[in-house]
Amino acid sequence: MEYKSHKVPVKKSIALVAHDNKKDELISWAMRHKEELVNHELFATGTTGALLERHLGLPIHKFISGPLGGDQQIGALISESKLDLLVFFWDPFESQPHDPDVKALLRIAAVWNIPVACNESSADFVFSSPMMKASHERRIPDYDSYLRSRSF
Ligand SMILES: O=C(CO)COP(=O)(O)O
Repeated sequence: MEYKSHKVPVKKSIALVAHDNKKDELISWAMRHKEELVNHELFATGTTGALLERHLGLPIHKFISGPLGGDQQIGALISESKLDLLVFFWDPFESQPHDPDVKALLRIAAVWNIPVACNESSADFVFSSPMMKASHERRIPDYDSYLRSRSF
């Protein structure tokens, strides 16, 4: 696989997702980081987004609810390089009816090399990075060269 560089702007597109047992944690984390979140464009799966919008009073692009396809919608945006960061508080104690979608989302985030914060402390780490307030270059798979290499 060859790679190329993708410019991540100062104003980032951030996806916020939490499983039901983790929604309260995500809401209180987001309230603590509201001053930073306000600088970015926010996306979320349906229920998480509605709750965050209510508690934060910030506009959020809401996708379909996770079990109905929202994880896959977020994954699709990641593969189009339209999301820069994923904050996903997934539940380590309960399997989900849409576990294949959860796995697919985490996989596609790894493929496209976007930062993923899976819990409160990793999200704190990411948000305290100077990269949050700066543009930077991210290495991503070069799809054109991948396609060329597969032209049989
Ligand atoms: O299930 C989810 C992520 O896998 C989250 O979906 P909701 O935000 O709609 O609850």
